[in-house]
Order: sequence, then C-alpha cells, then structure tokens
Amino acid sequence: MADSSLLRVEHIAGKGRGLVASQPLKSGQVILTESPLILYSSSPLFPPPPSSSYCDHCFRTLPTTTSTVSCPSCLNHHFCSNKCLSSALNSSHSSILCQALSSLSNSPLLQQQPLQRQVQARFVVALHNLALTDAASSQIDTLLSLHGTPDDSILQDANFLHDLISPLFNNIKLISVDVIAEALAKDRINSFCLMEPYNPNGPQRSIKAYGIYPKATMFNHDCIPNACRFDYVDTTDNDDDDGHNNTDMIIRLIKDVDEGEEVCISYFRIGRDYATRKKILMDDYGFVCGCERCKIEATWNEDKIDDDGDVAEHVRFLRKYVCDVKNCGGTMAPLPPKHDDSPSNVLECNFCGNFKITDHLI
Ligand SMILES: C[S@@+](CC[C@H](N)C(=O)[O-])C[C@H]1O[C@@H](n2cnc3c(N)ncnc32)[C@H](O)[C@@H]1O
Repeated sequence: MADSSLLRVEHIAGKGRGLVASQPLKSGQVILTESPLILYSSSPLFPPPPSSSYCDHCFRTLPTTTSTVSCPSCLNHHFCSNKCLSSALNSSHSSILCQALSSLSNSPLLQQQPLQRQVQARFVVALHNLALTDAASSQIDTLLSLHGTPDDSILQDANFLHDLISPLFNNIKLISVDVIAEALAKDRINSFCLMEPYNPNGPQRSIKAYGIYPKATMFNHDCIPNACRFDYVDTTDNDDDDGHNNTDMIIRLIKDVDEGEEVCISYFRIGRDYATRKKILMDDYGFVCGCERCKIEATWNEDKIDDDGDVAEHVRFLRKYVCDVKNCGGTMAPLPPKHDDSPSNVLECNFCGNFKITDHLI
C-alpha cells in the first residue's frame, strides 16, 4: 500500500473533488494500492452461463486443464481452488448469498428483465452482503459519499430490486429503497471493470466483474493522464503474508508530478478519438472534458498527426505511451523508480502486460 500522505483530496474547479500530490512524485511510482469495497460478477443471473470461465470469488480465469471446485450447495458457482471456495463461503458466497442468488436465478420476474437489471441485481445482492459485515455502516457511508445522484430510471430500478431482493435478506434495515437507489447511482459512475485477459486474436476483452474502489474513484479524468491503473487479476497470487490480493487496484504515475498538481487517470483507453471520448464522458459520466488535448482535437486537422515537425504535445505523448501491440491500445507506464531513485526506462502496458524499453521519458 502506498503511503496515504502522497495524495490529498481537494476541490478542483469544475470537477468536484479530485486528488492532488502532497509532495513531488516520481514517474513509475505506485501512488495507491487498494482493495475493492464491493466486487461483483458482470454475468447476468439468467440464463446461468453453461460453464463459467472464471472463479466466482477471485475472478481469475479458470484453468481448462485442471478441475475446479463448485459450491457444494448450489453447484452453480465455481472456484479456482479449495482456498477460494473456503474464502467465498465466508464472504462473497456465504450461505445466505448462495440462497439469494439461487432464488434470483429462478425468479420468473427477474428472468424477464434486461441484462442491465440482472447485473444490477448482482450489485444489490453484494450491497446486502456488505450490510452483513461488522463494519457495515461505515462501509455503506463510504459508498454513499461517492459522486452520483439517482435519476428516474435508477429510482425505478431501485424499487423493483428492493421488492425482489430485500425479502431474501430478511429486509435488513440499513438497506432501504432510497439507499439502493443512491448506491446504484454511485455504482454507475464509480465502478471499475476487471477484464478478461488480453488476447491478440480474440474478440474485444469482455468484462468479468465490476468493483468499487473508493479511493481510486476520487481520481478525475484527463485525456492526457499523468497516472494509470493496473490490475493483475490473472497474474498475482493471493498472498496472505503481504496482504495483497489479485483484485487490488494499483495506480502508477506515468510522469513526474509536482507538489500541488492534480493526478488524473483516463477513464478508458487513451487512444480513442475525440468524438468517442466526448460521447463516453457525457453519456457515462455527465461532463464535457476541458483538457488540453480535447481543446486541440475539437478543431483538429487529422493531417497534423503525420506531421513530424511541430506536433502537439499530446501527439508525442500518445506515440510514446499508447501500446502498439496488436489489438491492444493500452496505456504504458514506467516501472517503479530504481533503488537509487532514478526513473526506470521500462514501460509496462496496463492492458496486455507487454514491456518496452524507452530511450527517454517526456
Ligand atoms: C469517478 S468520479 C471522480 C471524483 C469526483 N470528482 C468527486 O467529486 O467525487 C467521476 C465524476 O467526476 C467528475 N469529473 C471527472 N473528471 C472530470 C473532468 N475532467 N472534468 C469535469 N468533471 C470531471 C464528473 O462529474 C464525473 O462524473
């Protein structure tokens, strides 16, 4: 876990809260490592997938050669190891959760619902699970302190899901219909996706799970970010000794950052064109980006991209930090600084995991 004194929350004009460096920070530095407050599968509850391709607890892709373990009660949820099964039975797949999920997948009411509502049902089940933990009320307060306000469509979702799900958890008082509506609104804006592993020949990577990471979600967006997120869902061993889990989110700096400078990530792959970025940011996050790159690209002349002379700074940035591996387009960030504090010249892609040596950092 990075030192929490590295960043402070500040009000940023036109953006709400944001994270600002409390001291000069170095490119490659890990500035945040965080576990999810809520993590839930992106699969619809109905129809149940014929065979799951990932562990229902840690979301690692299940090996095809070795056998996996199933929940002894429902047989519908699969785990990569006995260790994951046993952790799941005490948390993400406790007996009350198992019964709730089974009952929901057999519910004719839910079966008629669109995919999005079925995934929301998973979130609301995870919310009830959070309400059963010892630190329930502070964790729910944390969730409700995030950005996002319910609109009419979320209020309808909340009413439907409250009636369907609350009775399965004996109507826990902490989770009223209003709390469900608020939480759904927070989830819509603040959840991060955990993705299938990169495959150069396969289809687009699909989403395995959604997670809410309350500190990481304080980062605002920039189309030329100075930090980016990494996760190692399929490559990290869960090691109880250092307390790191494979579902942890890691935020690493792409460039040096001055004290007082805002640290931003990109909410999607940075290579996307202006029109696509503009649409995603408005439709999914409700804002118009005013970053330097958007200002230039709003009146962009495409020919400039091939001009090797006086190219805009963001074009140099993209050439350097967009991964050029086939069908990737992820963001590359330097590895953490070396022991003598000098910057690493090795860049790692946050999407395909490729490494590349660079001559100089901009
Ligand atoms: C995940 S939250 C980030 C934290 C948020 N600013 C807060 O106050 O909690 C995403 C929301 O922050 C705001 N935001 C993020 N980046 C922004 C930007 N570049 N310009 C304007 N608003 C931004 C938008 O309201 C967006 O829906």
